Amino acid sequence: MCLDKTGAVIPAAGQGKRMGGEGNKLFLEIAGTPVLVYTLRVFQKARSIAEIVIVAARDEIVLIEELVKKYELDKVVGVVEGGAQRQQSVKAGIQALSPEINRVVIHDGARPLLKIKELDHFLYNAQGYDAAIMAVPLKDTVKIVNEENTVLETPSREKLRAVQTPQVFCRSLLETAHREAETKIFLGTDDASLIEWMGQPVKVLDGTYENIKVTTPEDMLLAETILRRYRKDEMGCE
Ligand SMILES: Nc1ccn([C@@H]2O[C@H](COP(=O)(O)OP(=O)(O)OP(=O)(O)O)[C@@H](O)[C@H]2O)c(=O)n1
Ligand SMILES: C[C@](O)(CO)[C@H](O)COP(=O)(O)O
Repeated sequence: MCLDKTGAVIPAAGQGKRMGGEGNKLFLEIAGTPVLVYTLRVFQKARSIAEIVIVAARDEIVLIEELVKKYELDKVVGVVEGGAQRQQSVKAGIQALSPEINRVVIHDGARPLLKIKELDHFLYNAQGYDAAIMAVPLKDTVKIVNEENTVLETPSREKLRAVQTPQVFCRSLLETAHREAETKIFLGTDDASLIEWMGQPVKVLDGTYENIKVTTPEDMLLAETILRRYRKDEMGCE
């Protein structure tokens, strides 16, 4: 079990291609506030978070630093340059955390709907594990297909989960996994997959269906609806 001085890494260096617009989807606004700021505010207000590192595209570092100042996000200790892949961005973020941080929680900048109490509850329940992630049961049936889009297999839905962030790890284990993955050129779509690749256990804890990743245009509609229901106090008069 990991000691508990938890730092957050918020990867925000993507290009938002699936959103279909111009540029980084994290700067899209809901009621006048950027998506990224809704995400950062959760970690700013969560009692269990000691500091925050944001990972940004090189040409967006100053812009994000200005947002940090404007919204008084004083837990942010750095905005660092990311890489071409999310995994590289996360690795850069980990390296920027203070030395005394020994537990790292990674959360997509594109997931603005996590609630403070959900984050604190998750981190409390994760204290018994070196690696833990949020996930939800599937609502749809999933099938494995071949190159011709013909079904090969329908795995049992009971054994499948839709994985989210936050994902929390003992820092030493996470740093080893990222170092090994970089050396051996292993690329995963989430950080937990690096831990699994190292043969270490990853605990799945309950997420929520509201904790969506803003990825395609309709996600912005859902995000605004959910924010208006749960975080109206943060939204302007729009
Ligand atoms: N090289 C990358 C790619 C992604 N991310 C971040 O990782 C999170 C999840 O990534 P995703 O939803 O895929 O964002 P994008 O990569 O921007 O989306 P797309 O794949 O549609 O371009 C986002 O907060 C994104 O900013 C990152 O920091 N560095
Ligand atoms: C980390 C993640 O959010 C877990 O579901 C997801 O893998 C990120 O994928 P993306 O393609 O980088 O958005």
